[in-house]
Amino acid sequence: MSVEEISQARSTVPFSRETLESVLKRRFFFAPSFELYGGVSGLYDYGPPGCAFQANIVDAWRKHFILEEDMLEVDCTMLTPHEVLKTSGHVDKFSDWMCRDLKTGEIFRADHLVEEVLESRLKGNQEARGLVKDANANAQDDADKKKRKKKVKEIKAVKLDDEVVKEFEEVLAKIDGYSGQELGELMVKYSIGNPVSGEALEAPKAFNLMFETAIGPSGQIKGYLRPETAQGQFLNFNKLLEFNNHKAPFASASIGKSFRNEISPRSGLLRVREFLMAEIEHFVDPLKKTHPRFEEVKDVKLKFLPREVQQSGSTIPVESTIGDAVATKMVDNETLGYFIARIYMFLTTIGVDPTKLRFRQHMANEMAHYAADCWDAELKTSYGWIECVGCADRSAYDLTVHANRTKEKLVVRQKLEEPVQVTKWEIELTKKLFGPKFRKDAPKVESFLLSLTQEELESKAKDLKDAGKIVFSIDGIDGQIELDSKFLSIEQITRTEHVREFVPNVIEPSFGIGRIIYSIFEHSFWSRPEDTARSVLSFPPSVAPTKVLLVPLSNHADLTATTQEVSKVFRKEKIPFKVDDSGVSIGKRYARNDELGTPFGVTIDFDSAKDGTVTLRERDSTKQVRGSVEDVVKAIREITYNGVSWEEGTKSLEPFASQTD
Ligand SMILES: Nc1ncnc2c1ncn2[C@@H]1O[C@H](COP(=O)(O)OP(=O)(O)OP(=O)(O)O)[C@@H](O)[C@H]1O
Repeated sequence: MSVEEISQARSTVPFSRETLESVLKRRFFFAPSFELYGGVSGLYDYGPPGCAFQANIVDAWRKHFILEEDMLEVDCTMLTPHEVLKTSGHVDKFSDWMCRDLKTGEIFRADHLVEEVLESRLKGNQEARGLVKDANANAQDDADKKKRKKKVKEIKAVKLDDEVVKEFEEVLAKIDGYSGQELGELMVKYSIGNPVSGEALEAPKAFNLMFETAIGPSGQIKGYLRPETAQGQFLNFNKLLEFNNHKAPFASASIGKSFRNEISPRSGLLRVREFLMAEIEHFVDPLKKTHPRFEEVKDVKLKFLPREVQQSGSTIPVESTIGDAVATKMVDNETLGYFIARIYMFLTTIGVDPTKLRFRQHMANEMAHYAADCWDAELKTSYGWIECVGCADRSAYDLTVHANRTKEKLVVRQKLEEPVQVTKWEIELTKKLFGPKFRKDAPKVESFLLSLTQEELESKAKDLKDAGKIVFSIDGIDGQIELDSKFLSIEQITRTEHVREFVPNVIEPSFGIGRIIYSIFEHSFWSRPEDTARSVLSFPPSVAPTKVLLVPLSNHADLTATTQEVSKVFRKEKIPFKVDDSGVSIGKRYARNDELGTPFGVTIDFDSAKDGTVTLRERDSTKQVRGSVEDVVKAIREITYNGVSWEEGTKSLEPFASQTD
């Protein structure tokens, strides 16, 4: 079913999150983990259709990115030692701002609280001005309202000055970029406290989102559950480069679980504490961020929310082709633009509604200091616009910090066509003096000095000149080390080089699979206008959990035998199918499977037993056609795996009028 058709059906039967949630729960797409014990927020288990759907999305991701771009996949451990995440900056900076109600002990995530309260005041203002009828009714469906009553005050219809409205809109547009102190100031300025009691809250404090653990029985190795898959890819850079015959650019990719101890997760699958991520690290020459396949995507039209638009408080996107967006420098470079377009193509083929997809640029203060540019693919859901994929140009930050920490070079070497003159700081050691002075530590000291960066060498050369010595310390060697010019010299030397050495920049598309899955649930869910109790999940056949429902008309022995034969064909063809031989009416059986998003129904009746023909039903239109089992299987295969339309795929089959729907 097309996006237009779903939205037309929704104009008769409006989308209800409560109905969707009840279908997802009843059909066991997913459920809270440890429910028998009362559950733990932010943890969910996937049931059979959820697992199959997730596996199909991951498979589509692998084909669309890893296979298509010849990426190098790695599967790294989730347990990560402290030192790695200290170096990457996660130990010091991977935190959100939380504030506590000292009376009740309740904890809120500061930016989300400010956002929720200001949004609800803006809705109240709209109601007071008669722009909406009942902001509470309009904003949320029943389930949400019930939850909201417990968590947040009802929206009050209060008029706001135009100036205040403008201010609120500007704050909301920049909400992801405020520091803890700024959030605290906003809470004071706008009297934002506990949304239910109105009590003032403690000032926002940084809360690190990583789950800490100890590795090994002695507990000596401090570690964390990884908050992203990226670090494993950076740490394997040299091995991957070698695997790629030392050629760059190249990309690595990884699919696996990540963990974040979210402060207050309460948006279902959208904010969880353990989630599946699929990440790409594309290593590119910092001086040449063009992409050889950019031409193929340059005409893809997208909706952008660039920094300047957000700065003005507006949320109206700019429509542009990715080609123009890169040409005008709205998007920093071709490689970043290439991935933005490929992300769009991926999301829309797996069931995301393109009208509910936009790319939002990070504000300067929201972006890490080292990042050159960053865009989030945001999907519109009943929870608002949600970041589902981040796409950042992380410059050379990650490889540089790990190289500096480990003193291991993480660089690409390229033979130059023309030799060049390069002036560099070089260090020379009088090695015969190192053994007697440092004994067993001599190799350690030597390798430390030989791996100093250009900046470090420059500064040490200055120390040697000004103070006559250099002073430093090395992990694992007690005390400070002092060396004078008897031990070493540091000088600037000009040489002719035939090889260029550079730290590649990293373009990182980072996908949260759970957020994408939930958004597709919302985008593909609708109820039949002729019978609103019948809901459908219109997943594209390629990712639908099960492709076919086999339905014998009755439990008569003749039909059972035919059903088994037809099952054998589907099994042989490796098309995922289920048999429903329960006694309920065919219409009911189809309705149950529409809720599971099964795109095709195959009915086996008494004629099937005689002449080997079956009926094929399409989930969204409920259209039916009839033909031999072989022809029906062929049509299913073409539509599901080769992207052929229903009309095209079934044109050799006979139309079939039926009473079943
Ligand atoms: N708690 C979470 N639950 C589910 N998915 C998540 C969660 N945190 C991040 N993700 C997913 O991982 C992707 C990359 O993570 P990233 O670090 O960019 O997210 P983030 O900016 O921290 O997200 P947010 O600001 O929403 O917390 C996100 O685009 C999202 O799809």
